[in-house]
Amino acid sequence: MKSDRLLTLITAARQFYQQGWMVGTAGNLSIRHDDKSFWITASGKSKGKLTQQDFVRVNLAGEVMELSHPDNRPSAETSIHQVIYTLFPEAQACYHVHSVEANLVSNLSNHEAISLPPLEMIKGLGVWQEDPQVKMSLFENYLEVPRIAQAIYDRFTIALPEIPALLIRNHGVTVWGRSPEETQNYLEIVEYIFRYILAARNYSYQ
Ligand SMILES: CSCCC(=O)C(=O)COP(=O)(O)O
Ligand SMILES: [Zn+2]
Repeated sequence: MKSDRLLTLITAARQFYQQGWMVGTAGNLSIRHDDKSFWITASGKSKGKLTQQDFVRVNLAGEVMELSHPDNRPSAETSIHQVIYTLFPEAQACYHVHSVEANLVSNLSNHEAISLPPLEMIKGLGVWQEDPQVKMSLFENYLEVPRIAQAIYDRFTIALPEIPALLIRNHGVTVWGRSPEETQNYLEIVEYIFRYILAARNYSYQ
């Protein structure tokens, strides 16, 4: 049901706001409506106090299908969500947030990926390996968001990502999952890993 879906996003956004991951208007959340459309946060809304009026339903081409308020515009980053739902038909939700830690970690690599530490938590991202050697895809940030979306599409069309998450340099992380609950778990795990990476740099093993 529409209101259940929107309530899921409102509740998640409030939690992420309280974590400091969606400060002010930062970030955007979406949930699939049907195979051909999804609800996404309207652009420029304060993510700590979203209401059911603060959403737009768009199709996979980014065309507006439904507005929960006539003044709404889709998130400026809708094109990234379009790419995720197009490439991953199993995805039911896609969450993008801006944490301080994600931005610091995004500067630890000059390459197109960040190597993740071989933590037990990696299993929570669906990788069941001993001593996992996993990389998170890293993309450059561009003023024109469709350019970021195109880079994601081009790279993931050639090789699928190892985990359902990607990082945009100096911007934030985007995760997706087969349900809103799974997507939220993935987000909490990647943010934990970012905090671990930063903490480990200041910790000397004796
Ligand atoms: C202060 S946030 C700058 C834009 C951005 O990166 C973001 O995630 C929020 O944009 P939206 O249009 O979805 O509000
Ligand atoms: Zn953003």
